[in-house]
Amino acid sequence: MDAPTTTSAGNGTSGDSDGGGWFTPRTQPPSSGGDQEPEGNRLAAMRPVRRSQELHSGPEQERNGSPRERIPAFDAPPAAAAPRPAAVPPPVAAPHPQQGEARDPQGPEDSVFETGAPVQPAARTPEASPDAVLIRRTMAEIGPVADKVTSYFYALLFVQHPELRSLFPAAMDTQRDRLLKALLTAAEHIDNAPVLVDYLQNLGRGHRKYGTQAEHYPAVGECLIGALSRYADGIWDDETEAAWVRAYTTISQVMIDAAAADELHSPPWWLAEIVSHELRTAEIAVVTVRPNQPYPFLAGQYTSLETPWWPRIWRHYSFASAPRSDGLLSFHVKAIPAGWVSNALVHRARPGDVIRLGPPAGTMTVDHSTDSGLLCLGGGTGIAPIKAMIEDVSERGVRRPVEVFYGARTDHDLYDIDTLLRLKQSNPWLEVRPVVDRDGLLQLPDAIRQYGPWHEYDAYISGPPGMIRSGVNALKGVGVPLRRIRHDSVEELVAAGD
Ligand SMILES: NC(=O)C1=CN([C@@H]2O[C@H](COP(=O)(O)OP(=O)(O)OC[C@H]3O[C@@H](n4cnc5c(N)ncnc54)[C@H](O)[C@@H]3O)[C@@H](O)[C@H]2O)C=CC1
Repeated sequence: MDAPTTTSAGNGTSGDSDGGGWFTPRTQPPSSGGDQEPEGNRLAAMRPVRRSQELHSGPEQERNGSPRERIPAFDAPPAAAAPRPAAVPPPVAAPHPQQGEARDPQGPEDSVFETGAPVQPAARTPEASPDAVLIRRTMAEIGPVADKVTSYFYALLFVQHPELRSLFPAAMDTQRDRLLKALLTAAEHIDNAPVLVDYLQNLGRGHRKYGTQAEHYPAVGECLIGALSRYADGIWDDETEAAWVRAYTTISQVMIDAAAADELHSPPWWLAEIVSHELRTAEIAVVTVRPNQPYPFLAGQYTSLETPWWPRIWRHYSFASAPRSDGLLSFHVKAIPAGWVSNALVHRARPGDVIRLGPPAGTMTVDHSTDSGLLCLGGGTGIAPIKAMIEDVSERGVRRPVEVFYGARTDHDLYDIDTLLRLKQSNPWLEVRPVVDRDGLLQLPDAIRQYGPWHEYDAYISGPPGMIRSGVNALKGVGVPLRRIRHDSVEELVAAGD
């Protein structure tokens, strides 16, 4: 994200922060009737409500893979909210984990902003709702100037609401904040309720660690509309604005509800002391930490992590072990050029240093409701969550075939092969096949074609974005259905880049 260099908001769209500003329609709205609600209501629609648990009809939201409660944001919008567009279906419990399921990375569903918002073509409604049509039209309009929209959005936010500046990293660029991208992508896929709700709940929970409060959402919404209306001015009208207000209201309400539900049983972050730091190669360290309070997670998930040296810069790392009885967590970190957090963790961190952890996330977890085989592709440090999943299967004591292809560019880069071979010795159902590039002649996904058949396996891919993309293609090519392929969001991995 570009640094917010624009400091002037005086473009004719600005206004008083207490009301008639960002939502003042450009043209006079119809005086009554139709779908247009009075401006006061539209403003009210942007005001999220901090809902308490009594509004939730189901059981407490469960993080660790149990069925999730339906957050009623789509069913029961706040009293003052604008009418829900008829075409937005109520949320249904997602049949499969969504975030990690495969989707065609080249598919037409990717946003112009490319975030980790999980979108599945199959789950899309065949006909877009009127609001979705208007929102996508806006996105198409701003696509070519996405960077300017981003800069302007943050400039507006920080000028109009300086009190929010401290929630963001000191240095802002495309790597540092993805809030706007996430919001825009969510809005663009507003019709895809089941997937969207899951994604937004995660986003809402994850934002607790930044100190985000329900009261902050209207400010963000105002600036969102301010930036969009400025750069999509060729198509912007009352209807478009109303569609965005409705979408944003829904989005922010789901996030606020999820954060409020999470608040009841989880801290916004965990402090964790580094208890061991082991350099495996010149660039790769295995870092083990002890959280200051219990940290529930599942093998295959990841967390966000902040070091004391780069405040408010959070990076994702997968857990490299299944949950342990001593509560310790470990991560495999590779220092990459210009990677602030990764370099700090590999070259600077020492036992005794204290880092912060966000909540666990991700759905690339073992499905224990079946005894299907597991086909695992781990590339480089992408082997970390695969190792965690092997331990998870081992601890269950169920014999199911687990076939691991561990890819690296050189023998030397197979930094965790000894651990995997030890696991293989004690678990006869486990097969480990190292795959070394040989100057690009044999890439990891190619190797799986030499074995199989795989169509009855659940497949897990973890590694560099390019490997995940070609892995999905290779798996599809050998007959593994998409619904059986899981991986973390490629866009998140690209965006993390550290
Ligand atoms: N949950 C996940 O998906 C996790 C992903 N990662 C990601 O894994 C990456 C690890 O980086 P390194 O260790 O430097 O890996 P690397 O660049 O050394 O590559 C590891 C393996 O992937 C293969 N590969 C790389 N690009 C490929 C492509 N375009 N097509 C086919 N195969 C390809 C390489 O041939 C090699 O076998 C990072 O990007 C990190 O963010 C790390 C941990 C967990």
